[in-house]
Amino acid sequence: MYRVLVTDHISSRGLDILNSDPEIDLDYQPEIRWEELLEIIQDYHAIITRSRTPVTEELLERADNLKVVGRAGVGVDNVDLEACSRRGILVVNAPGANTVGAAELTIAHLYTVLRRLHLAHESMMNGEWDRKRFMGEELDGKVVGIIGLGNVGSQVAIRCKAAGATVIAYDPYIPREKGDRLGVEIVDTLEELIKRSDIVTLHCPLTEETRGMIGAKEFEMMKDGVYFINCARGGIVDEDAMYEYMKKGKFAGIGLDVFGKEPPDDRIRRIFEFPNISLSPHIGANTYESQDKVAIKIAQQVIAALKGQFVEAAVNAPFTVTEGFENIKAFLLLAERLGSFLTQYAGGNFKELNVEVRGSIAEHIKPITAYVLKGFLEPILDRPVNIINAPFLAKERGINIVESSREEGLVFKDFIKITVSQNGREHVVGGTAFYGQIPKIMLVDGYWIDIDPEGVILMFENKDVPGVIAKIGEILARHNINIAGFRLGRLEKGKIALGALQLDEKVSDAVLEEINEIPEILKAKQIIL
Ligand SMILES: NC(=O)C1=CN([C@@H]2O[C@H](COP(=O)(O)OP(=O)(O)OC[C@H]3O[C@@H](n4cnc5c(N)ncnc54)[C@H](O)[C@@H]3O)[C@@H](O)[C@H]2O)C=CC1
Ligand SMILES: O=C(O)C(=O)COP(=O)(O)O
Repeated sequence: MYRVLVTDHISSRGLDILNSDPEIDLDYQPEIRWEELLEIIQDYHAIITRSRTPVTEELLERADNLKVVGRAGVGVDNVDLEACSRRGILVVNAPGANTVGAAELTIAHLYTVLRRLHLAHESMMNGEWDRKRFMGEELDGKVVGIIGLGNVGSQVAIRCKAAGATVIAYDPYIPREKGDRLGVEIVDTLEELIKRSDIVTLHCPLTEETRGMIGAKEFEMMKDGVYFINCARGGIVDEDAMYEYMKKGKFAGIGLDVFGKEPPDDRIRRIFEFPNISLSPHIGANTYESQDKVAIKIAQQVIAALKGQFVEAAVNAPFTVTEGFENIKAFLLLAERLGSFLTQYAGGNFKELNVEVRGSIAEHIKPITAYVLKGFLEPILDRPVNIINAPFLAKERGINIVESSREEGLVFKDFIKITVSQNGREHVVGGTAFYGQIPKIMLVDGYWIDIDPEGVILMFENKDVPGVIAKIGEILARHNINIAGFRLGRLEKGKIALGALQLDEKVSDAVLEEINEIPEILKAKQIIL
């Protein structure tokens, strides 16, 4: 049974999904206080939040059983992603689900300030009828500058273009073709965007890079009489600088849904002195449609994550889940087992680990490496290791990961090879999955071999002379241990051979010692996969 705590208001459509799953025990506490949350978090396997609940180190320190953080929305700036990753906690969100809500609110703020609708409304409510006071501007013919052409930015672009505006965008992380598709000119610099725009609207996430990205320098470069809209995150803007430029008469209109501090404090509220400002309390995603979609998506993602199934919107996974991911499951299992095999066979104390992926699986090198690291670290660490924290734990242990991939196969069409080296000694393991389904270890150090990567494997190096297998067989038989499979590889007749026995049960240290005492045996080791 998985215990899931929901700490913000989400639509009943998502709650129904969680409630109807027999493996989920749901606790819906949308108004929970922070102190109370700190006290109870240790009982839960998953937490579902919105922007109200920060998922901080302080919370995570107490969250002993937490496996999944579900952000019922897009922005994860309120989640300490690194702290989650270090602890192996998967963070999932619901990209795309509230896009239309956020885009439409942006347009609503934009039209509001262009036509001063909020002021006109207020004057009517005060009993006035003053038509000449409310001259406005049209969106038609304006240059709209969008910062961040992702889901929301794109939808804002489409709507502005439909209204007759010219749309330009600054987004260093998207291909130019995206702009071509939308009929949006992608500009190379923030400066160019800011200088050319009549309207500047923010749609990028709050990250270390974007925090304070719009400050005094940027406001200075904006056209006098610019319209400035922020429905992304308050922290992207230096709100003190915005206040200064507001006083200098820079803006024709400002629309804000988000603030550096929510609810805004008095310092931020100074901006509200500006008459043509349209304000809302972070309600971009607050439409019935968006909230239904967000809640459904986050419920499905959290359930899948808890059950160990693949989730498409994993924010802190060390790789992006792409199409065809389901087809490489056997290779991921192989990768994990190769990593585990290597630690057990050669030891885990290496400073560099090379992962080479060949063939049609080359494009999946990131997840393959994550699984290799999980397998490699699990046998030597006494804390839980998973694909989320494995890269962090490897880094913590000072292991340098070198990845390489090529689409051409080698002996096998698809192949994963891991190499570690220390003090001049190199160890290699490699394998493939036959028909893409059956994982096999095919290479150990220099030897071609064929081992099922599961269960108990007795690996031994021996002098290539007659009778060695019989001697091992005799010892195992005497201790009533059944041999399930046997493979032998050698480089040259009469020199050294490498053997692998697949056993039905573990051998004790005493039995292993007996085997190691056979004169022709150079080294025997038990590996458990
Ligand atoms: N007011 C509200 O209720 C809502 C606010 N949001 C905010 O809007 C943001 C955008 O949402 P989506 O479009 O769904 O996310 P998205 O991930 O689809 O798009 C974000 C875009 O910003 C770009 N970007 C990243 N760093 C950048 C930088 N330094 N300069 C310029 N562009 C940069 C990315 O490349 C991406 O294309 C969210 O991160 C969230 O903070 C989103 C939904 C609702
Ligand atoms: O999805 C986002 O990033 C939002 O800003 C929406 O936030 P909310 O879920 O309404 O607290």
